[in-house]
Amino acid sequence: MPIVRKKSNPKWPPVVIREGETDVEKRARLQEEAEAKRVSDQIDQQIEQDRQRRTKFKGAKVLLLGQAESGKSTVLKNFQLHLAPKAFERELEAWRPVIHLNLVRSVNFIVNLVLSRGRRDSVSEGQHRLSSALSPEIRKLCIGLAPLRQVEESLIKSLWGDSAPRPNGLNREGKGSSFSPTSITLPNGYSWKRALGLQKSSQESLSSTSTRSGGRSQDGQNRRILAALGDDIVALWNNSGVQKILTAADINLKEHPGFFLDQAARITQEDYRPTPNDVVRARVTTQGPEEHVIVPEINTDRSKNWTIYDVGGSRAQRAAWAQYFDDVNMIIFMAPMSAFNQVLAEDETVNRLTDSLRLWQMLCSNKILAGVDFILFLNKMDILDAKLKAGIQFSSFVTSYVNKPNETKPVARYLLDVFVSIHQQNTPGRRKLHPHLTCAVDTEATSLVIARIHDVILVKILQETNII
Ligand SMILES: Nc1nc2c(ncn2[C@@H]2O[C@H](COP(=O)(O)OP(=O)(O)OP(=O)(O)O)[C@@H](O)[C@H]2O)c(=O)[nH]1
Ligand SMILES: [Mg+2]
Repeated sequence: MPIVRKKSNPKWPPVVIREGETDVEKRARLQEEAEAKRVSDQIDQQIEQDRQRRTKFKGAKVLLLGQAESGKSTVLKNFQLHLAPKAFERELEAWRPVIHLNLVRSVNFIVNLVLSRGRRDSVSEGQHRLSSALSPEIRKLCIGLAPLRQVEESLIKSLWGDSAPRPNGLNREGKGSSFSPTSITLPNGYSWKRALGLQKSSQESLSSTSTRSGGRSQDGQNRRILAALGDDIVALWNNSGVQKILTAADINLKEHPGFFLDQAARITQEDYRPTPNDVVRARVTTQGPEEHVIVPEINTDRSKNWTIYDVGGSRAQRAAWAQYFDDVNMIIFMAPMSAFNQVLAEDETVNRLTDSLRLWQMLCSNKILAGVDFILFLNKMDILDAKLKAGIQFSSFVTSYVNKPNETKPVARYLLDVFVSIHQQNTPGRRKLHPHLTCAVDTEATSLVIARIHDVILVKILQETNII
């Protein structure tokens, strides 16, 4: 059948006139065309709905980067607390053994240090008995606190389950500022929460139930021992002789992650329940990348799931970072300002601030990240402040800092300028940088920062999905 297109009609699709078409044929054709249009419209509608749904449910994806102990997991906890406070509240209990382990490790560390110093002094002074080198009070405290070794082993076992390894560097005598006496390593992906029966796993077996109930009675016993030894722990920490030994060994436990000795009286109570503040201060080394999906509890139009990737920051873990580079809206880079006088735990020849700056430069110049916005957290402002106030000279470690006061504000300003200029000089395209001076254990202040980056990230997502 010949088809003639009516050229004068500007409409699309053009009206088609079929010569010799009967009325019946025409009706059938029009019906077919109407059906084809209906199907086509339906498909268009479906495509549009899918696009809208994708846009609607596409939440923020954030990657946390930075060296070990820079505060990545702490910021993750702040996000959880800010976006989903009820879920965070439900998990507080899971952190109790972790906080207890942080505390017990500090105590065992001190006891070991004190005993080893006492032994060394008694040998150097030609004495044959440890008792003569240590005061009777310290000796009594150390002997009384001996059961905490078993509590430490038991807590590790309860967190790791039956596969508990022999703890690494247990009770090692610490030297310098790169060693962390309180630090603990747990199985990847928060599976320790499941081991404690606080998170349900689809693979949970009956045998694990018996382990957990055994674990619960062990937990009760640990809590009773801690409650019984609470006063001795406080007395050990407040003992001036102990403090002298720590100072002589150049160890400032307050600056170490997972420090809870100043809260020992409260934390050793048998009915102790962790507060959100305790949880952000707890220290667990992240083993390999973890994906955390946060479902915001504030029921607004803006509430979408947030996916936060938390990675391990030590050198051995950094190769795993790149797999997330092309799948995130934002990178939060953590640089601890207090690290200026510290060295890396994994390489004591490298200053931690130098390591942070190198990492930052590498990320800024990475072409795959050219389109990813950066949020910079110059973190641990409180520890920087304490160090400078204690008289540690920033300029002794950062020689380019000349003729400026050894005070927190100017030092932080200086570091901010250095990081911003590295970003400017190394960024391949036009990337936005949002810097913040932070203290990630201050949940209120961090909540304000998160509220600000919340908006920045949402605008970024909307731009990426061409909504604005
Ligand atoms: N005082 C103080 N402590 C902080 C601050 N930020 C983090 N911390 C503590 O530093 C310790 C280490 O923080 P994490 O968040 O575990 O460090 P991370 O970057 O995740 O470390 P890795 O998992 O080893 O890569 C924790 O005990 C935190 O409570 C801060 O601003 N001030
Ligand atoms: Mg971590």
